[in-house]
Amino acid sequence: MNNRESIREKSIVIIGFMGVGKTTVGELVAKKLYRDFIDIDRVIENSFNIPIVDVFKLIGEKSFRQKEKEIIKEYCAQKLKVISLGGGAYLQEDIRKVTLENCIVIFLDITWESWKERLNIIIDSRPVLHGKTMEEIEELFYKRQGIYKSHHSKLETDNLNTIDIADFIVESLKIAYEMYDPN
Ligand SMILES: Nc1ncnc2c1ncn2[C@@H]1O[C@H](COP(=O)(O)OP(=O)(O)OP(=O)(O)O)[C@@H](O)[C@H]1O
Ligand SMILES: O=C(O)C1=C[C@@H](O)[C@@H](O)[C@H](O)C1
Ligand SMILES: [Mg+2]
Repeated sequence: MNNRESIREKSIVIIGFMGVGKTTVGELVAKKLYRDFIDIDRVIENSFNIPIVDVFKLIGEKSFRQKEKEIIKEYCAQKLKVISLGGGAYLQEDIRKVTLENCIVIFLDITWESWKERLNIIIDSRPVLHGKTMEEIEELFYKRQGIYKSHHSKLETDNLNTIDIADFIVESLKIAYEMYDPN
């Protein structure tokens, strides 16, 4: 397969800090593009039949990260998917490498000021946030910003609803496809 053929078929990977909207937006983008939607956290939850919080309790974060890596590698080898990663997946170099080499990686960005307004709706289901002070969460937020710098495209999501974000992604992809594969 040559490059012209492959760009339209590349799977789309959505990255960003936990709670930024990767799952919600990814599902909408997949529907609009008539593609399968894969949420890596959901794949892991379904494999254990328990929520991520309990997966962390059962196998610990280290084994969770290993499983996360294996599943991402498996799906990134496939074409025409929309794949939402978990917020910590990009900590692993292997994951950054496999996604950037095989897929179109879109970074959903958000400012700390907007993100902290969302904390109360996500905290119960995000084990990484448990037991941390607001200052520690802020530190984690800024520390993680560095790892998301490896991407193909970035979208600032402050003040945008999930439908608008999904529309923007789909329109941007259409422009990219026309640019790199006009026929
Ligand atoms: N742009 C947005 N505006 C308002 N609320 C949003 C927006 N994006 C997501 N949300 C809400 O924030 C919460 C977290 O969204 P979601 O689960 O999609 O995040 P995520 O990036 O997949 O998180 P994780 O990294 O933990 O998987 C949901 O309740 C969702 O409805
Ligand atoms: O940011 C993180 O480290 C995580 C985010 C979630 O998507 C889950 O993958 C899990 O709660 C860990
Ligand atoms: Mg998610």
